[in-house]
Amino acid sequence: MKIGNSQLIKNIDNYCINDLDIPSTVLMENAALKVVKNINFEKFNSFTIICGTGNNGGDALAVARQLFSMNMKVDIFIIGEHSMSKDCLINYNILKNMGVPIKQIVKTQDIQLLNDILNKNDMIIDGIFGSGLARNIDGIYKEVIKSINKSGMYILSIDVPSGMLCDSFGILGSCVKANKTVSFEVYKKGFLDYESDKYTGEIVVESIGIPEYVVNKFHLKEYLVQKKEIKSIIKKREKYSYKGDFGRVSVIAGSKKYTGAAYLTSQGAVRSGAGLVTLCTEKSVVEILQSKTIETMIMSYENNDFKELILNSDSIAIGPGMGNNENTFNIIKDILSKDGCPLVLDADALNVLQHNLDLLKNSKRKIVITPHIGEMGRLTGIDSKNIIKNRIDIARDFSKKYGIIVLLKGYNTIITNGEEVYINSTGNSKMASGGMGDILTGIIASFIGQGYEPLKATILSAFIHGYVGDILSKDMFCVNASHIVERLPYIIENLTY
Ligand SMILES: NC(=O)C1=CN([C@@H]2O[C@H](COP(=O)(O)OP(=O)(O)OC[C@H]3O[C@@H](n4cnc5c(N)ncnc54)[C@H](OP(=O)(O)O)[C@@H]3O)[C@@H](O)[C@H]2O)[C@@H](O)CC1
Ligand SMILES: Nc1ncnc2c1ncn2[C@@H]1O[C@H](COP(=O)(O)OP(=O)(O)O)[C@@H](O)[C@H]1O
Ligand SMILES: [K+]
Repeated sequence: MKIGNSQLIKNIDNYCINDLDIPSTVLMENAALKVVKNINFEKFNSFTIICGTGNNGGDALAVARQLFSMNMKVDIFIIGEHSMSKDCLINYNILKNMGVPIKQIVKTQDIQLLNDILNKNDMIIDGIFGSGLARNIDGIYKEVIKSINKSGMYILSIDVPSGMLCDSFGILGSCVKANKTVSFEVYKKGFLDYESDKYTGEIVVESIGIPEYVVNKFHLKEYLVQKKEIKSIIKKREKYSYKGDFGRVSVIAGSKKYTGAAYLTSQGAVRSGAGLVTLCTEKSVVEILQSKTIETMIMSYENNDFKELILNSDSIAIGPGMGNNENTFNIIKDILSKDGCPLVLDADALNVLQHNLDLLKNSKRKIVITPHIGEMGRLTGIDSKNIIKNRIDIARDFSKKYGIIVLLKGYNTIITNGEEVYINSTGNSKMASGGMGDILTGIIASFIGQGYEPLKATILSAFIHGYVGDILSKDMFCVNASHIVERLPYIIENLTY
């Protein structure tokens, strides 16, 4: 699903109206009809409709007319004395001509009028501000929003909960706390934040009749990845396939202190369908790991066969639990400096490259890096707070600068190749536990090994990894890495239908 900000909305709007001659009231009517489509009339039959004076208010007035025409009970309020936008006024006049009463809330004393009604109707429809919110909310607007939120009634916000910014997450003084937000054309960038669902409730994005090529003309190639997109990427297995079709995946991971990281990375690859997985690790832990796994071949990277294995791999995952030391650096430097299959670099593979980023830039291989916020901070020298705030831009810039795919982990994991940005919609805080990222690294290498193009493999892996966590977390207080490993193949199978 496409993500966009208020500038994108303005550009699309202007193009439709000025270049295509689509009357703006047509778009407004489409918007209103899509809001009505999202109302469950088995539960809701009476509506308090609260309108601003811009086009968001215009949408709300058109919704009111549609509901009135369906013989629903509507109580309509306009907030403030600001002059109405052209299309808001058109819809206001139609309602007046139809004899539908509209009350105005201007002063504090008028609020009582609204409070008396709020609890009598089944639903509040919030059309005070949309993408045109420009400054801090105060005065009567703030008081009305307070009343709406205090009412405890079901609230549906049109386009954006009034008070929330579209461009990046922010509340301008006060904000409606909706149960559902019916937004138009694009998923607003402001919805991506950790805190935003407290205000948006469930988000539905509806098309309002703007041709796709018009959206594409202005869109910055930022997407939210959902199940629908994943189902179109993931392929069923052909009847005649054999293990050689699903890739030789090598995992270079682990050390005396971190055998678990090596185990989990390799299991991520095995359980997501890699044909043949070889785990290369420190000599001293080969035996321990051999006793733990069945499907994975295990060797030491000090072995003579190691170089040949690297040459014959279809993808390589490197880093988890290797230790931030010279030995790790030398292995990675050697692999980066030779041409060959794609690499997935995580954890210590990233830590040792901190001051040697040119190795990334100069490598001829396709590279995916999978830092969490802390690792990204070390790679870029930017503090964690700023990374969290500007995750999209920082990940995209880094990706572009070094010519690699970046997967920045955390809430709403970001995946970018420097041009396109994909935001993952799955995963949750119950997954915040040791070893979780190691599995993801193994899954990415596995899908690359199975022949998926690296960007697609990374998008697919992030979604699946979080999706398994989401399903498990319905019944579990916390989800551990071994639970994910166990459920992986079953849930991937479900996604292929
Ligand atoms: N192309 C599309 O996708 C389509 C979009 N559509 C809809 O249009 C919506 C955007 O409409 P919009 O641009 O008119 O802005 P909107 O949010 O109604 O607010 C502007 C008004 O609020 C005022 N105002 C601002 N801040 C304020 C404050 N703090 N306190 C007080 N007042 C404040 C501002 O005043 P001004 O700054 O002009 O003085 C102005 O009067 C969009 O969200 C969607 O619902 C559909 O119709 C179909 C096509
Ligand atoms: N709050 C959260 N929401 C969504 N996903 C999360 C959340 N917390 C952790 N995760 C996921 O769990 C994994 C943790 O990875 P990482 O930090 O590398 O852990 P480790 O180093 O222990 O393996 C990442 O894939 C991350 O996206
Ligand atoms: K709104």
